[in-house]
Amino acid sequence: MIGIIGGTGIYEMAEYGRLERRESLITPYGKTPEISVFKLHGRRVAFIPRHSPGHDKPPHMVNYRANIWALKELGVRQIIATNAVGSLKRSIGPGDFVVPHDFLDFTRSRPSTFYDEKTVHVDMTEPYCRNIRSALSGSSGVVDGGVYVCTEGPRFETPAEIRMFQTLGGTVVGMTGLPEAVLARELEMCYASICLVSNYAASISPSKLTIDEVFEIMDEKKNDLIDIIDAAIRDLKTEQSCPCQHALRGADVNNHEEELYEGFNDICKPEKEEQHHDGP
Ligand SMILES: CSC[C@H]1O[C@H](OP(=O)(O)O)[C@H](O)[C@@H]1O
Ligand code: HPA
Repeated sequence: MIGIIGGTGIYEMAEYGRLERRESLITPYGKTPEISVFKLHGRRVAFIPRHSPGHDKPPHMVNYRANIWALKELGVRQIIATNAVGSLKRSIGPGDFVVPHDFLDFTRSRPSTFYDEKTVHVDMTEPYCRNIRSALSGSSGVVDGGVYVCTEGPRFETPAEIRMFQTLGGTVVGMTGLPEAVLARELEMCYASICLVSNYAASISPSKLTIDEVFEIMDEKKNDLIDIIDAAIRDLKTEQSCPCQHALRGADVNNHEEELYEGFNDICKPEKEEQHHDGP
């Protein structure tokens, strides 16, 4: 199954494809927003609106652990996330799409791991799944690669922060990409993000930032964004050829012998629901 975590402005994806069911899941971390499960290109897809319907949850209050846990429980192995972002580069402007290959994490107060009771250090040498990134980058006009900077929010950034992020090599800035990407890796799920630039970052933009301009661009470009996701789902192979699917190998301090390794994907087998595309 493929998961879509929908960010700002693309709540309507809940109505996409051939709807099978809608449900909120109760996880060890709390209840999720309603998740829509539908069929698309022979794949089963679970869509979850990150901020809940009506954008009720601000970025620092999103229950990232519940959302990711629920997708895992539904049998999701590959996640496509969407993010509205500010651009840190003049060459990438509002309306442009970026698929990041790396991130800088400036979040401060969010539960950021599933492993509080045991010591697990997942590798982040390749933070986003190469297979999903390549499926998302296949559409024309998508910038392949970039560094996603995640702030705590909910406020926008200061000019000095933007200068710092530029100096550090950031490409785009948002408030929700982390810990989402890490939590997915911790449950051995593939994860990548398609970012839609909604504005130039504060101080690069000639005027003060407003959410109106963000929603305006999201509205204008959301159909293109959905087309990119649709094409990626059509093209995405299900064979598990990437390291994300074995992220716990060599990561658990108390269980580090190769022969003792038993990751999430060895324990919970995927649903037998996918057709021609999907493997076992
Ligand atoms: C409404 S503007 C700021 C808001 O947009 C981004 O959300 P998402 O990544 O879920 O699309 C950003 O991170 C902020 O949460
Ligand atoms: O400029 C921004 N900064 C942080 N998050 C954002 N989400 C959309 N635009 C921005």
